[in-house]
Amino acid sequence: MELLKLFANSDYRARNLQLFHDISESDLIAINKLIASCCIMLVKAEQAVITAHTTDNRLYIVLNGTLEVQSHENTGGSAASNVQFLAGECVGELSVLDDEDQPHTIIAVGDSELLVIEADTLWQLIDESNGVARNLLRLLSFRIRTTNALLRRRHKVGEFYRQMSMIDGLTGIHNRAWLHSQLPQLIERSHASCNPLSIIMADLDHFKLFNDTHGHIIGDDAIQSAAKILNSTLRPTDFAVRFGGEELLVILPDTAKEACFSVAERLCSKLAQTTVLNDVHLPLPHITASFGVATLAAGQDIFTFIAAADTALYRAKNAGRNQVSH
Ligand SMILES: Nc1nc2c(ncn2[C@@H]2O[C@H](COP(=O)(O)OP(=O)(O)OP(=O)(O)O)[C@@H](O)[C@H]2O)c(=O)[nH]1
Repeated sequence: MELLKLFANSDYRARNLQLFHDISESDLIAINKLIASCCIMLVKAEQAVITAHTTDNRLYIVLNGTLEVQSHENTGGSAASNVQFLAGECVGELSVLDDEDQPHTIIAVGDSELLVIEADTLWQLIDESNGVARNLLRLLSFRIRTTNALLRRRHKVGEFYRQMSMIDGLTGIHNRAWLHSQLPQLIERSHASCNPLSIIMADLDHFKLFNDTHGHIIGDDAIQSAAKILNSTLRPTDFAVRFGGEELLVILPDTAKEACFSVAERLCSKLAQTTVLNDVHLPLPHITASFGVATLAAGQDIFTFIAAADTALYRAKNAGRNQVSH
């Protein structure tokens, strides 16, 4: 930064600066005296005014030009959300007030002129004028509100990506990551409450042959159809999950073995009746699936519980497919 002149020797007026807005004439006289010997510095475009995590107990008031929080520290992501400081606004007040490190790096967007107020002088200004103290408090509440809005936005974006990471891209139902985040809790709750918990593992039959005959794209359509049937047949309290390639899993809270078995039978016959269309909208041979059901037993965890459903599924496969087994 290059020293240009002292404030007293410039054409800038204190009353045009945010910190000295709405201040009585008598206070302004005292303020002008205190800031007369403050330096006006020139900062070149892209140059840092404040460096994050350093102690720099000075307040900078933008007289001319624009400052900006360095972009990789911005929280909104888009250029439009960059936090900027325009002529009349100030930066660095937090570190003067609490003596802590600067939270952000602040750079000049273009060549800018800054009034530099040392910490001692700022405290004298506060002592001298209630108006300066009031303006600083207003500025701090503005900063808090802005930060809160950025945090809320960041939280929303984070939550959106978290939800997206739990959804299977092909079918739109829950994926395995979701299963591993939720099923252990459902198991724990079931053990604690003694309410039953059941699962159904479904695997499309002869799906390699289906893919080989009709192609992978139609194969994907078939998986989507199967997921749609599951989703539309279940109660709102049940969950459909894509467990793996052509394997789907259904979670039925508060459901005992017999009820789970009849849900699986309903899914099995509904799937067998569903028509998948090819790329020229002609119906393809119906797809079927085999189903294995399991109800949580004492002492079971997620792995032994899923293994029980898997074992039942292989029983259904071995018994001829397109059927339910436990
Ligand atoms: N189109 C498509 N195919 C998939 C997907 N995921 C897995 N598959 C296919 O599903 C087939 C599963 O084949 P296998 O595990 O041999 O079992 P299967 O032919 O269904 O035979 P059974 O399960 O014994 O009835 C494989 O050919 C995989 O490539 C997918 O996302 N899309």
